[in-house]
Amino acid sequence: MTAAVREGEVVALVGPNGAGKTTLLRCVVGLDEPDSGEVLLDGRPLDTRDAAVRGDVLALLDDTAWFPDLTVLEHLDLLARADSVVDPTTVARTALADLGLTRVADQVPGTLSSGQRQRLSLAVALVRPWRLLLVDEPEQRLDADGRAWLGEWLALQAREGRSVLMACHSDELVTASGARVLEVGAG
Ligand SMILES: Nc1ncnc2c1ncn2[C@@H]1O[C@H](COP(=O)(O)OP(=O)(O)OP(=O)(O)O)[C@@H](O)[C@H]1O
Repeated sequence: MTAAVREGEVVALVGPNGAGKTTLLRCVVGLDEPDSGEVLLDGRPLDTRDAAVRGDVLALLDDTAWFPDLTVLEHLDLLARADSVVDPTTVARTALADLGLTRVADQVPGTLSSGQRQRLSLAVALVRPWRLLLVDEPEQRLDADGRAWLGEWLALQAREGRSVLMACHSDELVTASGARVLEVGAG
């Protein structure tokens, strides 16, 4: 099987539990080793040891690990600074506002609800530059407002020419984001 994610599209990996969606995403960024095949970015093997590749590809796959004593705002500010984003604090505050997290900006992640922690994970994609986003079931633990925001935001990323590859169990999100569906079989 050959699959491509083109510029300006959201691709949804869809299939039953255990079909291999997460494994496929992990193989793309080298967290797992495929038995066969290769992953190319712009025609070259994707290797996250290359700083340019790390600047292009953002993977939100595992539950993000947070520093226990840095606040929500400090985390996003730190990540923006690490990527030399101009005016990192404003970018971080804007991301928090977009994700409805302003109220908890000065809390540490351990005190957030699980849905708020999921929103914080997604906020990382608003403060770091990327061309290809890999994300595993981004809809999980989000409430209806969060899911609506996510669909619109993903569609906007595609319109702006960025690419997203996500595992997804939500037909609603597939439709809202305008994702192209790639079926991953259970066999
Ligand atoms: N480290 C591992 N060792 C052995 N088996 C594994 C390992 N990681 C994944 N698997 C198996 O590979 C299969 C694919 O798992 P994967 O998590 O990729 O599925 P998925 O499509 O993302 O499922 P879900 O919809 O439940 O998230 C499963 O049967 C899983 O148990």
